[in-house]
Amino acid sequence: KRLSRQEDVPRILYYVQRSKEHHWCCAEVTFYCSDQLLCNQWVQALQRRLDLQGVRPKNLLVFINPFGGKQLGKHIYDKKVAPLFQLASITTEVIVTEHANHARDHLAEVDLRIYDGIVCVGGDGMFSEVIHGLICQTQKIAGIDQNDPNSKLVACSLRIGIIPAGSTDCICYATVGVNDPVTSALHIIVGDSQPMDVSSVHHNNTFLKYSVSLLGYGFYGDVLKDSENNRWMGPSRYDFSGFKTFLSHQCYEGTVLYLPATETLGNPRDESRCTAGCYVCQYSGKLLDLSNNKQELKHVEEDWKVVKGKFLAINAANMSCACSKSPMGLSPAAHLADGTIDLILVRKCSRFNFLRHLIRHTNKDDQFDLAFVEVYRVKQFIFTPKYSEEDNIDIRDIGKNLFGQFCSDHPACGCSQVNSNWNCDGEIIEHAAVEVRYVLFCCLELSG
Ligand SMILES: CCCCCCCCCCCCC/C=C/[C@@H](O)[C@H](COP(=O)(O)O)NC(C)=O
Ligand SMILES: Nc1ncnc2c1ncn2[C@@H]1O[C@H](COP(=O)(O)OP(=O)(O)O)[C@@H](O)[C@H]1O
Ligand SMILES: [Ca+2]
Repeated sequence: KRLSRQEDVPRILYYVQRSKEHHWCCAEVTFYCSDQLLCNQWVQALQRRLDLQGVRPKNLLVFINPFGGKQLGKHIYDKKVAPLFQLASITTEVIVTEHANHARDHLAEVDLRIYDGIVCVGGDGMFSEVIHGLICQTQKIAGIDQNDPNSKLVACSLRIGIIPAGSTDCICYATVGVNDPVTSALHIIVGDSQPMDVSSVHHNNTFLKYSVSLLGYGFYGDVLKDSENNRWMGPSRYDFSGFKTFLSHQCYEGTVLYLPATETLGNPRDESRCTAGCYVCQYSGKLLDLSNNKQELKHVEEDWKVVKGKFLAINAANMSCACSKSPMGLSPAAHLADGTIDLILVRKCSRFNFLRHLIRHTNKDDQFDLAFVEVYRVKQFIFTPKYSEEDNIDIRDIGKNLFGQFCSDHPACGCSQVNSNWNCDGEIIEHAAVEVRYVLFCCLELSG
């Protein structure tokens, strides 16, 4: 850079600059050159370099949920993201969703070959829609039956980027380290990628959903169910419903069967923190490739472990589930792409003890270092509620609140005879009995 002379042509070079705590921003430097030819040679040489990299997306399909979070998705995209995509010469097709499942259904059908990636502007629920659309189309083309829990799914070739504009934004936060639209847009532009574990949820050999972040029964299931009635509150609906659910102190009885992950490195209580290029994920990825290429490792009945009891919460974390409310996450040592799920069981305990557990999510204390909390790294688990779901439907007809009230007033019991539901990445699964397993590394995320 040198002082400009009047006849010099200014050329601006934009670049990514790291700023505090995982934030990225776009910075620029202006060059002046009096020799037009030389200047063009420089620009072309730089352009060729960038093209050679091949990882940068050129054409993206963007979905915006206008109702996610504080309903600012469209504004965030137009003001903060679209100008950066334009600077990076990325062309886009933008769809502002008109109803729930709009993005999922569009992705399940549309010809995806012209796109280099999908971008979703919204929260975890919106990301969930996008992966469902992508995975479903990929399996349909490959002729894979998703209802069969033993099916080997085919990985999707497209990457998905998230522009955080939701309520919790935990998938964005746990992968990028922060929920900032500009940082995510820049990760997308430079073509960063990060594989992610995806689990499938089945009920009676019927496919229900895929999960990427949290699958929670009991506390997080009840928080979600209640919060859906208060969507108008925006992100603070979770605080309100969290408080109500905490006070209701409902516990649920059932049996958890799980298959421990024995071949992978690490355990849920170690000090490792998964970041880009994580060696635990690389090691596990190689291992999973090997077991996929050879014959499937057969698990015998004795490998399965069983836990019966009364639970306040059953949480299955595919990743740390870090978010602004809990900067280390539900399971701080969980890995993004190690082929495992951290299964956290919070047994019935006093309100005071449960509060201690919850508060530890917000600070550096160990939330697992409590007698009523267990955590296992698993490949698969099955939950069966004590009360059959068919009976529950009758009970629901009578009135869940009435029965819940009756039961919690009963001194000897304290456990609800009505089942909870699963919170699957912020979407409700009505069935209580589920079979969950790691199924594939999904769609590399654009943000990394
Ligand atoms: C007394 C203090 C108690 C504070 C407890 C803090 C624990 C916070 C742990 C939050 C873990 C959230 C896991 C993320 C789940 C998201 O997928 C889901 C959906 O997110 P979305 O609304 O789509 O962005 N959000 C919720 C709250 O269920
Ligand atoms: N246009 C729309 N109208 C209503 N709901 C929508 C629309 N687009 C997406 N959704 C749904 O909104 C839900 C929440 O979206 P999300 O972006 O995760 O926001 P939040 O983080 O606030 O929950 C998802 O279940 C998604 O399917
Ligand atoms: Ca994992």
